[in-house]
Amino acid sequence: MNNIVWTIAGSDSSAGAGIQADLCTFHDLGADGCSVITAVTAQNSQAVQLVESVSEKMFIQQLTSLAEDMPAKVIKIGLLASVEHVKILAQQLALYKQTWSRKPFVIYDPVSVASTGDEMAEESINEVIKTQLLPQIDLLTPNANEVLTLSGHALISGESFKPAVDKLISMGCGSVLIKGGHFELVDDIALDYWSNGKREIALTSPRLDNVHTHGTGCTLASAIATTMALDYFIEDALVIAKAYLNQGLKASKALGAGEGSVAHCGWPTERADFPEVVLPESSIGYELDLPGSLEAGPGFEPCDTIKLGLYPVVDSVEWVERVLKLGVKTLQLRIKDKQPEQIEQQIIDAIALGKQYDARLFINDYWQLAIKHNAYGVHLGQEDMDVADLPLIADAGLRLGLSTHGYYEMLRARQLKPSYIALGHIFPTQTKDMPSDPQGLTRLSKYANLMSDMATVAIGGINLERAPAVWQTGIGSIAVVTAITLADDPKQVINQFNDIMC
Ligand SMILES: Cc1ncc(COP(=O)(O)OP(=O)(O)O)c(N)n1
Ligand SMILES: Cc1ncsc1CCOP(=O)(O)O
Ligand SMILES: [Mg+2]
Repeated sequence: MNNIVWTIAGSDSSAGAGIQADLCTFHDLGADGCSVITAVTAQNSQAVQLVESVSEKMFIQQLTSLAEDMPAKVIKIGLLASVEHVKILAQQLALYKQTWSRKPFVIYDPVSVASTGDEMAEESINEVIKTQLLPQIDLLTPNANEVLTLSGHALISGESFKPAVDKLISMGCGSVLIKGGHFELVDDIALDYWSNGKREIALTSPRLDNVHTHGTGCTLASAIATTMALDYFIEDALVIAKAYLNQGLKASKALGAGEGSVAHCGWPTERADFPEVVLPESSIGYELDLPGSLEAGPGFEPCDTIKLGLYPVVDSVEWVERVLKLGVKTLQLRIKDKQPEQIEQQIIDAIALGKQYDARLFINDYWQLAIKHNAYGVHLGQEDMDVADLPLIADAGLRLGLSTHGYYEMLRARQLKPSYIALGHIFPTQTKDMPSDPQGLTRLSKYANLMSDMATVAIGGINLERAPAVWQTGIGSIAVVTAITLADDPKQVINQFNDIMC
C-alpha cells in the first residue's frame, strides 16, 4: 500500500528547509512524497534574497495533477506566500475531504517569517489563513510568534497555552502543537505542547546548544506527516518526530557562512533523542495544568531478571496450578469483570501457589486485593493506571507491569519506573477486543530496542509459529493466553516455547 504524503510548500535554494527538507524527511522515514511548489525562494545560509509565488495556473495544475491519481493520506503545508493561493488551497482541501474515499489528514506549519527573520508572504495573508484555511487543518504547528499572530494570545506562562489553543481550535483547526523551539518556559528545556481540546500532552527535551536550526519547523511537521501516514497514533507521531528532530539537530552542520540545516539521519533509535513525557504531577505539569495524577516516584520493586521468559496469562486457580507444575516461573491471574468479593479467595489461593512454586505471579486489575494479600506483582492497563493508587502499590513493595500500545505510552510508562512494560497487541487476537490495529514485528523490534535496559513483555496473538520471530526482536518475555489454554498438550507447548526462548 502506498503511503503518499504531499508537501505544499516553497522551494528553498539552500535546500535546508521547504520542499527540499520535506521530501528528504518523507523519504528518510518511509513515506512516498509528492510536491506542490507554492513559491520559489532564492536564499542561502544568511538571508532570503527573493520570493516569487508560482502562477495560480501552475499552483492549481500541480494540485489537480496529483489529485487525479496520487491522492494523499497526509498533506503537509508550509510556505504560502500569496493570498490567492490560500483561497484556492482552502477550497481544494474542502473538496478532497468531501470527495476522496479516505479523508487526508492535513498539517499546516505556518511559515511567513524565515528563520533568518525575513518576511516571506504577502501582508494581508494572515486574515485569509485564519478565516479560510484553519477550518481545513487537522494539525497546526505554530511557534510562539505564530500563535500570537494567529490567535492573538501571547505565550507568557504555562497557563497561557490552553486559552491560546482553545482559540485556535474555535477557529476551526482540529488540533494544535505549540513548538517550544523559540521560547523558554523552563530554562534549558524545549517544551512542545499538543491538544485537540479533549486530550493534551506535553513533551520535553534538553535544549540543544551549538546546533544549526534552519529547517527545523519543516522537518518536524514532515516527520509528523510521515508517521501519521504510517498509521501511528498522533501522540506517537509527535514523539517520533521530536526524536527525529533531536537526532537531526545533533548532526546538523553549516554549509555556508551562516546558519546550517538540520540533518536527516533515518528512523530515530537512540533513547537520548526521545523526549520525556511531562507527567501531570511535575512542575511543568502543574504549570500547564495537565489532567490526571501520574507522578514519577522512586519506582517499583524490580523483578530478579529482565528476561521474564514465557508468561502464561490464565483465568483460574486451576490453570495457575497447572502451569506452575509444568515449570512456569512468570504468570498472571487475569479474571475479568467480577466483584472483588467474588474473586478474593481465588486471588489468595493463586498467590499462595505462586509463593509455593517460587514464581512471579502477577494479579491483573485487582490491585487492592493484590496489596491486601501481598502478591508478587500487579498488572495494569492504561485505563487502570488512571484509577489505581500507584504510590500505594510501590510502597507495598509489589512489582508493577504496565500495558502500552505505542511510543508515547511506552515512554510515559517508563517514567513511572515499573517492573516491566508490556507491548501489544502484536498480532490479531481473539482473546480481547482491541481498539487499535496489531503492532506487528517491525514496530515491536523498535520498541524492544528502545527499552532494552528494562524488562519487556510482548503480548497478543503469539503462538509457537510466531514465537521465534518475536523472540528475535530482543523482547524479554512472551505473554500468551490461548497458545497454552487452547493447546491439546499444554506441557509440550510450554516446553517448545521454553526451547525457543533459551
Ligand atoms: C502481560 C500483559 N500485557 C497486557 C495485558 C493487558 O492488560 P490491560 O490492558 O489492562 O487489559 P486486561 O488484561 O485487563 O483486559 C495483560 N493483561 N498482561
Ligand atoms: C490480555 C491481552 N492484552 C493484549 S492482547 C491480550 C490477549 C492475548 O491473548 P492471546 O495470546 O490468546 O492472543
Ligand atoms: Mg486491566
